[in-house]
Amino acid sequence: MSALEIDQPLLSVRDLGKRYGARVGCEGVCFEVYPGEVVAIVGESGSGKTTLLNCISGRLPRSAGAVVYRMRDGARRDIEDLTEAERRLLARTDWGFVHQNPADGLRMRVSAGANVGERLMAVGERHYGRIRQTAGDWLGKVEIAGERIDDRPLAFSGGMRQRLQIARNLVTHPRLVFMDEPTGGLDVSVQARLLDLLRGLVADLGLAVVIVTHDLAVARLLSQRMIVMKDGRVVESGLTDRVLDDPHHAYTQLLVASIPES
Ligand SMILES: Nc1ncnc2c1ncn2[C@@H]1O[C@H](COP(=O)(O)OP(=O)(O)OP(=O)(O)O)[C@@H](O)[C@H]1O
Repeated sequence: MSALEIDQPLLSVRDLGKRYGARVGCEGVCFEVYPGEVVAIVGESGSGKTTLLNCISGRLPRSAGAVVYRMRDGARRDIEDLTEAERRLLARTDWGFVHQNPADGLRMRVSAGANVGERLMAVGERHYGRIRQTAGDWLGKVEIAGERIDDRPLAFSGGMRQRLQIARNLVTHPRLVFMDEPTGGLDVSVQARLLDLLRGLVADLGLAVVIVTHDLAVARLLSQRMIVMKDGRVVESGLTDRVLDDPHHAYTQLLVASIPES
């Protein structure tokens, strides 16, 4: 990556708003995501995290504002100005989306290897042997034994399914990955291992990530920057360590104070 590329935001979110009828989902949200950085969106239930994530990833039409993505060729495009075909291609190649529930991001009735291989085919790989080899390598990276390559995710545990979903998303080396509570719904020991794995992969691949979580410990471990939301608005943002160690806003102070002592 050239110095110029690192200096330029990958995603710019300006005055983003989403209304559901009269109800505010989110309002006036502004932030940028730079190449290779992890930004966590935190806040309690109903604060607008998922609405924001879905709007910036083009999964939900917004009501106001702009979301501009810097394409590989350097062009800046508002994601709502992309054609359907361009958006689909972006979602399969440049972007990843890791859902809280792995079943939403996997094809449960095809093999683990095919779940990963399918993404490679979407970017033009046609050589069966290479696809299988790369899929096998990726299963290894996410700590799924190679002998499970022909098993369907239906036969996997929750933690294995989530690791498979991560492999499926990362195999094409996306530049930007959206994650919605990727460790939610897993038990604590499984969560800790998955977080370690995610942290390693994100650093190795130099990925930019926007991660939604209500768990400040997850934000602390994975992110460099943090955005705190309340009632659909950003109340505080900054470097994760600063926000967590010296929260300025009363709501952030409350959130930080509510982390159980370990
Ligand atoms: N499909 C919808 N129709 C109407 N209102 C919605 C819809 N989805 C979300 N909302 C409202 O928008 C606001 C923000 O919800 P959102 O799901 O984005 O919050 P969240 O922080 O992700 O919560 P959680 O952590 O519980 O998922 C809430 O008031 C919610 O009731």
